[in-house]
Amino acid sequence: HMAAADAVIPPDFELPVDAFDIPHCYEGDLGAVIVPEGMIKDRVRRLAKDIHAKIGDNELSLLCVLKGSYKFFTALVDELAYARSSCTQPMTVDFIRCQSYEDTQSTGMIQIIGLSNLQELKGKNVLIVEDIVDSGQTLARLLHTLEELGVSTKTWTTTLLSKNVPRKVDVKEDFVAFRIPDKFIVGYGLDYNQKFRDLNHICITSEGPSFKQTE
Ligand SMILES: Oc1ncnc2c1N=NC2
Ligand SMILES: [Mg+2]
Ligand SMILES: [Mg+2]
Repeated sequence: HMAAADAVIPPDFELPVDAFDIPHCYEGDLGAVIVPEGMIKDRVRRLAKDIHAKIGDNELSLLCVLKGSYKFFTALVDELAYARSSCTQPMTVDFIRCQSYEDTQSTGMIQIIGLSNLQELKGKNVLIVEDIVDSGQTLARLLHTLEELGVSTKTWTTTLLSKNVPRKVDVKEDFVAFRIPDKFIVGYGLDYNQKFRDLNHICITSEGPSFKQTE
């Protein structure tokens, strides 16, 4: 098993939108494609092997952090199933949403919506599947909350995208699919005001008047 390498998308790597199949409703909103769907699939296949090599055959519970990571999550579970095909322990999936409390800023605790009870995670290895690490706050708060709630099992994190920006809080990103520049991206699950999640390629938005950058 060769040593795993990072996939870093350089700041000047921008492919023309019109070189790909883009939903007509998004014409004009997108400035360039920076990670085409095929490249995502290829990278996720290797990432699954790296994850299995590290976590091994223990019973594994995967947490999909909705909504943004749904596409990455599905692709990763498909590839992990193959990587673990000789495995005797099952892999389970859960879908959660993270909602802030009004005092989240001070406590660092978030509401985890969707886990019927945390007992289901006890004693298992947990892999948190995120769409993007930007400030690091969401993931750090989720890890902190799980810890506070006594999910003391071995927990790993994987993210489709890790943005090259200073973190507000340091957080462990065990498995990163792509390291991207500090640009606002949409697609492959990631949204701008709930739009573009269905876009199959990761794109940067156009500078056009219809956009004010939210991040
Ligand atoms: O670039 C981004 N695009 C969509 N959503 C988010 C981003 N960064 N943090 C959240
Ligand atoms: Mg997220
Ligand atoms: Mg969003």
